[in-house]
Amino acid sequence: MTTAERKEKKRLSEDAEAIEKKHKKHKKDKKEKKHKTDKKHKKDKKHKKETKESTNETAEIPVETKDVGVVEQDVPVSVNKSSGSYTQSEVLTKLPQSDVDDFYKENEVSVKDPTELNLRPLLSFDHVQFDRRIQSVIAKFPKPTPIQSVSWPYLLSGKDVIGVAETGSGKTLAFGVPAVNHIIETSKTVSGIQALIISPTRELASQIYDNLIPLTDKVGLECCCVYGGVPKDEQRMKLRKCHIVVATPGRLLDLLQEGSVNLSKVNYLVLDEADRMLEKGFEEDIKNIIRETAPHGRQTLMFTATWPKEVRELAATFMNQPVKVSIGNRDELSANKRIKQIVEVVEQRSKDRKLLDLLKKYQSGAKKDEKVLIFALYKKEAARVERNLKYNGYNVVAIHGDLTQQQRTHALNEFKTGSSNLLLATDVAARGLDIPNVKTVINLTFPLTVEDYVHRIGRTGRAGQTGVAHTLFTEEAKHLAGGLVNVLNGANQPVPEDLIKFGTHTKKKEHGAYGAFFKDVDMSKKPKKITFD
Ligand SMILES: Nc1ncnc2c1ncn2[C@@H]1O[C@H](COP(=O)(O)OP(=O)(O)OP(=O)(O)O)[C@@H](O)[C@H]1O
Repeated sequence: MTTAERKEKKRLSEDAEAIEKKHKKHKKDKKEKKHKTDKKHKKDKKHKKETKESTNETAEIPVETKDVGVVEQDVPVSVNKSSGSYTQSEVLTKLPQSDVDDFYKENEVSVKDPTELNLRPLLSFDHVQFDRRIQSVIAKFPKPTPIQSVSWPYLLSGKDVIGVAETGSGKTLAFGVPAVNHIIETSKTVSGIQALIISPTRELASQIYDNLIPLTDKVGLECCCVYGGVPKDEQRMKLRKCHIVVATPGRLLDLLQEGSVNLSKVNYLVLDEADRMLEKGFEEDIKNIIRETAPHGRQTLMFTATWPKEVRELAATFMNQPVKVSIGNRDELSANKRIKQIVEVVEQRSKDRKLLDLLKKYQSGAKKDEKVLIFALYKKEAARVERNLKYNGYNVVAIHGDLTQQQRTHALNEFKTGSSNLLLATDVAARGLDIPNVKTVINLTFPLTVEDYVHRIGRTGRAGQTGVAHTLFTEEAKHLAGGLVNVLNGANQPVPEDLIKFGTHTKKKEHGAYGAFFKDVDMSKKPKKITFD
């Protein structure tokens, strides 16, 4: 064996080891968290029984909810509804019930509303009376997306809302537009920071901020964005006079601890990518932040594309009788159906070669300028693959945790503007990023959860577009094969034989005996079509 071959062999075994280690660590963390949560629940139950106290932080939501959105259900013909500051418009009230039913059916809408308001979805921007300046900003779109249509009436009514809808379906404005509207309505009586939006990554926080600026500028409100990796001074200054803050948890806590920010007037709180924000690692930070917000009358929103059962109980502890809006049967983990998913089972050692082949396939000839996003699992892997791609002549940029914020921002801008059409990223870029015209996502290494897979591939096929996700699947991730098969089936995508060979067993996360394996793959599942204008 030559020195180069020996080096390559060593490198491959290091990669495989690192991936396995990361999967194992993730499993261990989850097990620990489950154990802690179980213990805590027992303690909480005992405590609640003893004190019989119910505050906004600990309020239990009623278990009984009514699914009013699914068309088979008995949806009452709406009268002129009014709740909080929201009054259903006359034009919407006059709409034939069949139009509403068709909308629910076409978009597979489910609304679980414990308060039974049964508010009609807004089928056009004319069905709602936002401040006219807000109307002028959103008028660039033809009509609300389904998650906007259904969630806005509840949000304008002051309800807590859990919004679950596919990747790239306009969730940012679903919570962003009512946030601005809310402050316009209350700013005469309240000053200071009233809306807080928390996001898991710096890039996503910055993107949410960019989405809000046209609205806040138009209505004369101040919005600011705080995240780590950049100096604090400017953030401290902006915080003094702003109404809406978009933040990552770490920097926000830092600023809270030094007394640079006061969240006591925050009565509109959003957790974007909510399931991520409630995972171990963020959970304590989130609790510490929420503790600082207005204790009474706070409206709490959680938005995401994936809503695993494990986070639902914890979410309920921060919310008050939330209305759950889901678009497209999201009780089961499902991917955007406009994405063509290709999964190839490969050997760990053939991945580098395979990646070069895939780049030839997706980025040559007529496709030479198309944007491709490659996901690696860990920082070291990303750095190595980046070097390898550069060595092979690719103009690749990268985002991962070992880079400075300046390097990360620069890389993302290069990719967005097309200066580079190849971005290599870890899961720091898996959620939320809305980069126009990403045609292909390549999963070089499978992520730690199937939820992350759904988010990663959701970087393509956004806002009604189509896209391709090509995944290299190796034995190291075999415990996730069953979950992946379910997602493929759910979107009517081909399931390779080699993947089924790993077994279609998948962890049933909600089961008490966490870690046990169950066979719960439904091979007969057929997808339903969702339309998006
Ligand atoms: N009413 C609308 N009509 C058409 N496009 C819209 C509408 N509202 C928002 N969009 C666009 O849809 C794209 C995706 O929106 P957004 O980033 O909010 O998706 P998301 O649902 O939050 O996705 P993810 O789950 O990946 O975070 C954005 O480019 C946004 O400008």
